[in-house]
Parts: sequence; structure tokens; C-alpha cells
Amino acid sequence: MDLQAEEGEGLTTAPLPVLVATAVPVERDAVAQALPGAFEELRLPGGSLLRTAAGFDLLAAGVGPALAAAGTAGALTAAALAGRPYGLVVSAGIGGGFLPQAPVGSLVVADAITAADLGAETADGFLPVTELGFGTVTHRPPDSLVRVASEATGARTGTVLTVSTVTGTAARAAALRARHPGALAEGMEGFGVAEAAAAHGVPVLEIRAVSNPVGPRDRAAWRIGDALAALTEGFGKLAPALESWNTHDQ
Ligand SMILES: O=C(O)c1cccc(C(=O)CC[C@H]2O[C@@H](n3cnc4c(=O)[nH]cnc43)[C@H](O)[C@@H]2O)c1
Repeated sequence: MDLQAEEGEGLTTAPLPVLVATAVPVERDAVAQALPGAFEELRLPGGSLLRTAAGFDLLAAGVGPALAAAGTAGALTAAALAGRPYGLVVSAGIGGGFLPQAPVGSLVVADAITAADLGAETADGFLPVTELGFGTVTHRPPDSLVRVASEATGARTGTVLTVSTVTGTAARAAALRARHPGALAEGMEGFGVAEAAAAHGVPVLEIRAVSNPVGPRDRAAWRIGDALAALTEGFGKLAPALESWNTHDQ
């Protein structure tokens, strides 16, 4: 695919497509509602992908960091082999919000995407995998991208934690806060998406619409419909900002 388009006297770079990875189809569909035009459905090994004419590919990769990483990596590899590489990967979905900073229905954009439970438990507390001599526990989206995304959507910015076990007690929420003072939200996919993006050298963004507080388990307090509506509204504002960032601002 020719990425250069002539415009007037000079050359401008056409924006590379954006991959949006959600966990489940209702999240993918909430994002799709914000994007104009028809969708083409493509089959991939890890599931199906909805492609918009405007350059957004939407993937429901599954719940949890492993499926998120596998699905995202598969889509990135397929796109690269097809000669249509992505310029940006977005992890999008609902999540738990730390109160009072991130109430139900609000949006959070990650300035750090951190694996909160990747490491070892010791008698002296939790050791992140980096202190064991391995890998990484945090990916940082580009500052300019975080700024553009939060200005467009009104989202708060802070750390979004990725957990394999949803927090369900006040004690666990307090422990996470103590270890990650900048945490605003938790989800189960962001770090997996970010690992796959990093492996391909592609920038990543994470946006979460808060469906429930992080803390004691209370299923009656979930507001999934409100969070999905916030995701749609937020993505409607985010999409043009991403296109602009992708073209000019990075
Ligand atoms: O059964 C529970 O107590 C419970 C509480 C919150 C979420 C779940 C899920 O199974 C949803 C997992 C799904 O949604 C995202 N999500 C939403 N809220 C949270 C949360 O508080 N902590 C972590 N992840 C959350 C997550 O990214 C998954 O895709 C069950």
C-alpha cells in the first residue's frame, strides 16, 4: 500500500490505520457506534475484525491479558504481512474506577499501563517481575497522544492497572492504591495489548469507561450500560483526535 499521498506542492503522509482492541463484542460494538460508515468483517485466527472505511479496525480479542496480547499480536502480524501496518493500537473497554477520582460513568486515559499482579508474592510483600530480573511491568503511551486524547474526551489521565483477578475487597483496593498512587482505574487487558504493540514497535493508548468502583464486590452497583454509553460518546470525540495525532502531532 502506498502511504504517501500527493497534496498540493508537497507530500503528506496518509495516516496509518488504527487497531482498537476490546475484550468483548459489546465493547467493540460500543466503539463501532461512534464511527461513521459501513464495516467490513475480516476473519483472523483470533476472531473477527470489523474494518471501517475511515481506517479503524475493531477487534474483540477476549477477556484477560493473555487473550488480549494474543489477539492483538495476531492482528498486528496479519496487518504487517499484508503490507498495511498499524500506526497505533488502542485498548478500549469498561473498567473499575478508583474512587473518588474515577467515578462510575467517567472516562480514564492511561498515562501508564501497568501490570499490577505480574511478579512474586514474598513474606515481605509483592515483588514486580522487573525486580526478579525479567521484562517490564509498565508501558507508557506517548505524552502527546495522552494529552490529545484527554483533551478531546475530557477523560482524566492516570495509571490504568491490568489485573488477572478483578479486585473484590477494600483491602486489595487499598494495597493497589498504596503500590500505585497514580492509579485511576483497573481493567484486565491493557498490559497485554501494550506488550503486543511494543513487540511491533507501535504506540499504544488505553481508554476505560468506568462501570464499577474498585473495591468490595457489589454486582448490583455495576453500570455497564452507562459505561458503554460513555465509551461510545468518548470514542466519537477520540476518533478525529487520533486521526489528527496519527497524521501530524506525534
Ligand atoms: O464478578 C465480579 O465481581 C466482577 C467485577 C468486575 C468485573 C467483572 C468482570 O468479569 C468484567 C471483566 C471485564 O470488564 C473489565 N472490567 C470491568 N470492571 C473491572 C474491574 O473492576 N476490574 C477489572 N476489570 C474490570 C475487564 O477489563 C474485563 O474485560 C467481574
